[in-house]
Amino acid sequence: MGVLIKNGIMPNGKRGTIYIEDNRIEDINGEIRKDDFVINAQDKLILPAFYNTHTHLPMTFLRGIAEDMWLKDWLERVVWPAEKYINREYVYWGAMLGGLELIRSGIAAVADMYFFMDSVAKALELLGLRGVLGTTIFEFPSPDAKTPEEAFKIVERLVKKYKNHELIKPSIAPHSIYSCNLEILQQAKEIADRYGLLIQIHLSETRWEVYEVQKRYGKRPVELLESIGFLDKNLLSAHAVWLTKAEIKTLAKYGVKVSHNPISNLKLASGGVMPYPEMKEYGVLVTLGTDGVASNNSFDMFEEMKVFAISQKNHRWDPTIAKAEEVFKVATENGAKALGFKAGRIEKGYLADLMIIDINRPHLKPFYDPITLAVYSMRAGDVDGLIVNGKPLMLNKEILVVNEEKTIEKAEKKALKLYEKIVGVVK
Ligand SMILES: CSC[C@H]1O[C@@H](n2cnc3c(O)ncnc32)[C@H](O)[C@@H]1O
Ligand SMILES: [Zn+2]
Repeated sequence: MGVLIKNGIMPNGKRGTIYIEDNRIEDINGEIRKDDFVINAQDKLILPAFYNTHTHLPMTFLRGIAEDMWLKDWLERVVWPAEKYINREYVYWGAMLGGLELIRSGIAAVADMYFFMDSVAKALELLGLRGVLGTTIFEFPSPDAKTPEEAFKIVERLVKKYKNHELIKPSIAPHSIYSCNLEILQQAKEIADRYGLLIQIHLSETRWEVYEVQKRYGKRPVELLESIGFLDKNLLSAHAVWLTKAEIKTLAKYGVKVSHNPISNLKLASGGVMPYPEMKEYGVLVTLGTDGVASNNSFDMFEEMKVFAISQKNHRWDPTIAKAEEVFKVATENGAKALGFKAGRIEKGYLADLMIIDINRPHLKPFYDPITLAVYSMRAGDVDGLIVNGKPLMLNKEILVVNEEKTIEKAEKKALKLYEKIVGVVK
């Protein structure tokens, strides 16, 4: 049995029907089949769902506890001391809470980096969401691995467990150049090559990071990664703010993908604004991410799109930079491409990852152009439904996959328990 979405408004502003068979879009505006699961999208807009390419889902637990700080202090004085207390159970409930927020925000997939990624996988599988899940590698002990070798073993276990899984793709996530020595980065790359994994890393997020890398190695971050053979098309670098033109050309040469996280960068005052025009000019695939909610503080990709567009325009004194249509593509199709999924467009043969928007709201009228409205006027709260891999996860604002109220209650209890433990530890 397929799923039929009828009477909906399509991204081009015209009404249409979408027929989903299994997990793909089988037909658009074709004949109406009988006995299908029918979604009446009268007066609703259907858009491709978002691909959020940089998150730390379980960090919902730390939302609001480390505010108004420099990234270095944020990590060293609050986040890392707090993370010493997390375990598999906290991560599971943090990811469940984060996952519910993803559904309500129209997000079908995340590229996530954290610890105890088996718990994140369990939560996403239950909720029906996609995840490219990167186990974090540090040169120092992490919450789930005393050594990098232990973390590599965790990655290998996840690779075996989730081989050919429809929703979950294991990945490896050396945290950054400043927290992983070169030998560890090379070992991570070897494992990624062996299993065909995406590598996720924080790269050139702050000026401090660039100075630190230059001090240690006499090279800028991208130059250093090139010199150790780390760059290729399976690398997804988060942030990538502090880059020279030569470094951007190098990223383009190796097909490295970038996850742009404007809200996190602005809030942590990482300084600068990601050099989007140059990335576009040299051909780097740019995608969009929120980062974790301890530095954002939400998974709202509508907000992220708007801030991306307006920060670029303002920074270059040019309102023609980052036009709405292009920004929407960055948040959907580009993200899907970077994560290796054929999604992000409403077209026959594409994965059925779709969101349904309630347009009968004052801030969405008059309804002239769906995409400019999506980028400049919509909010996560306008999402009425989400379909991922052909399966409805939310319809008419009702979550269909778990009991939302009970899940929130349980997750909040866990978060408060963790807070009791860490409140005396963080500075
Ligand atoms: C490998 S990710 C897990 C690790 O990274 C920390 N983290 C979260 N957000 C950021 C960021 O923007 N820059 C650097 N590190 C970040 C997170 O707390 C985990 O310790
Ligand atoms: Zn991050």
